[in-house]
Amino acid sequence: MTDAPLLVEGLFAGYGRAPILKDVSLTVAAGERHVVIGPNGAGKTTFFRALCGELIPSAGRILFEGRDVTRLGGFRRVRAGMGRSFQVARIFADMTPAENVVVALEAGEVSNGTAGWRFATAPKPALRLEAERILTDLGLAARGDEPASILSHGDKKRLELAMMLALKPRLLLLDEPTAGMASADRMSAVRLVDRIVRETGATLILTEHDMDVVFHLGTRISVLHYGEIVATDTPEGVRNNSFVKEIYLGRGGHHA
Ligand SMILES: Nc1ncnc2c1ncn2[C@@H]1O[C@H](COP(=O)(O)OP(=O)(O)OP(=O)(O)O)[C@@H](O)[C@H]1O
Repeated sequence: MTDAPLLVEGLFAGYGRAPILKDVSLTVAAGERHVVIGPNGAGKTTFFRALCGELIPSAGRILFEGRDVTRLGGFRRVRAGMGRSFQVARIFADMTPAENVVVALEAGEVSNGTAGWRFATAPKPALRLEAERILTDLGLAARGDEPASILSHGDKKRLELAMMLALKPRLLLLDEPTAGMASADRMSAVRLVDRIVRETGATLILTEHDMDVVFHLGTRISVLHYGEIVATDTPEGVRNNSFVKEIYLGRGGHHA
């Protein structure tokens, strides 16, 4: 038994007969910011999907804070304290950002049993205030009354983060949080994630292609190659790993 936020042991998972992930094992300690990198098709998203409960592994196990969640569905994992974001933000496009965050806050109340028994036609004032606080914190307050569909790509990702934070997760799983962003937006997303993990004390696991993001955020890095973890080390150790340089980083220490 372990209290580590995440322990993955001998994981095999995929989409058909041949597994994509092969014997993946990983321990993520409390407060760690663990980045999973690797060439296109290495299995990063597949690994992420297995962690989130979208893909049930064929062998191995996943423990969250010591609890076996290997066969638990995604919603139950979120209820247990695992927050997740997606490469393409999943938000309610017709609702305003404030309404989106209120929905997440209400879902949190349902899941922790504080929602009460009455059907309500309007959100509780306290939830509206909390939603405003979260949106202000994430720099989205000014966008609170527009439909989320007209937000920029970067702001949609921020909104998804806001909804995730409304559920107060202890483990954040971010799948390519800066995918599709312009470079200025990317660095502001990095600062935001950095601040959130410092303020909430949450443990972070992310997949990412952008090496600036990887080395800014990561305290530990795992490298996937053909579905196997070929290195887990500090950022410095990964930069200096000759095999990782050969398969992924290139000679300058950057993704070629
Ligand atoms: N839904 C699916 N059905 C069948 N095969 C899939 C499916 N999704 C991914 N794969 C295959 O699994 C392998 C790993 O894909 P995955 O998306 O996990 O890699 P990745 O490391 O995230 O790649 P990228 O960096 O391009 O996002 C690839 O060979 C891919 O073609």
